[in-house]
Amino acid sequence: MRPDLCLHHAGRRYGLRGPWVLRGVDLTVAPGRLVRVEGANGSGKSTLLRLLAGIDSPSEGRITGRPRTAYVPERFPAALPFTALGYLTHLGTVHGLTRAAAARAAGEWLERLGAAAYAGTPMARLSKGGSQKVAVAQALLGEPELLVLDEAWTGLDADARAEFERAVAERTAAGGSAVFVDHDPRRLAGLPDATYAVRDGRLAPRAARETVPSGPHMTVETQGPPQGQLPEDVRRTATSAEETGPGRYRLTVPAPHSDVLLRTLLTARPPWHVVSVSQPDDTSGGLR
Ligand SMILES: Nc1ncnc2c1ncn2[C@@H]1O[C@H](COP(=O)(O)OP(=O)(O)OP(=O)(O)O)[C@@H](O)[C@H]1O
Repeated sequence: MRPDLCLHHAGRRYGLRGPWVLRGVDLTVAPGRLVRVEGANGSGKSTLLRLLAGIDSPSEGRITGRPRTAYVPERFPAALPFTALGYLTHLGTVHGLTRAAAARAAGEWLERLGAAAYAGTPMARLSKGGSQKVAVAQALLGEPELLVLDEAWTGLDADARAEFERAVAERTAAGGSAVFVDHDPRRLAGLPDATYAVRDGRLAPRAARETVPSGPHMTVETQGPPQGQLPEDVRRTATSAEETGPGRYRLTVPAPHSDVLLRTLLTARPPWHVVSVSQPDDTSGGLR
């Protein structure tokens, strides 16, 4: 079992006498957890994420349990002497895939993110949105144990934003963890296991009522096998799970993540039966 990633009383300042940006930060990120970090401009969110990603070290305190990590910053260095597909294929081989498997995985991620049309375009000629799709693909390609996402949705079109949200939900459902910062409060709404705010150099958990999900939700009625336990990944993705009868549950899930939840139910062993899928204001209650 992979250990938790832990910050122990971590602090960071830039320069020997610089002001402390972070001080006394204790944080545990367990496998499968999705963590949101909030805070005002300049409060130290990116500093915290760079420590978590392992690309910067604390000035005091320590970090234990380093997982295999992928990091997506808001701005990706685009001036690399590769095509998008060539760059991703190269990274796939760095992650241990054969060249053929890396090229296939790279092509699949570019397709999912709506970037297949510029797979052969040199990175330096990609738009901001195009290079951000490559940044997202490079992070997801290696199926990392930890995703660190610093305003990583910036510059993506609506379809790619939604697909990226789905991919993050899939990763956490599969036991990976993710820590993200995003200016949009609807980002991954309803999914974070915890939300923290950086303020005055400290990290404070946000009260549960402050993290109540917004946006449309779906209701999924599901029936499990005899004596079946609701799969842990389903509990994690659902906002609520109400047992309405023996082995029967009514699940609420943010609409953008309903397909991840359905896939998890249907691919569970043994599979769960999906009785109905509806939106709370949908009176038909039928499957669509
Ligand atoms: N490499 C650096 N050298 C010196 N100071 C830095 C460095 N990186 C960040 N800082 C300073 O640390 C403080 C926190 O910056 P950080 O980028 O972590 O905040 P943030 O919350 O992510 O900000 P924003 O929301 O504006 O991106 C700021 O005062 C910033 O100027």
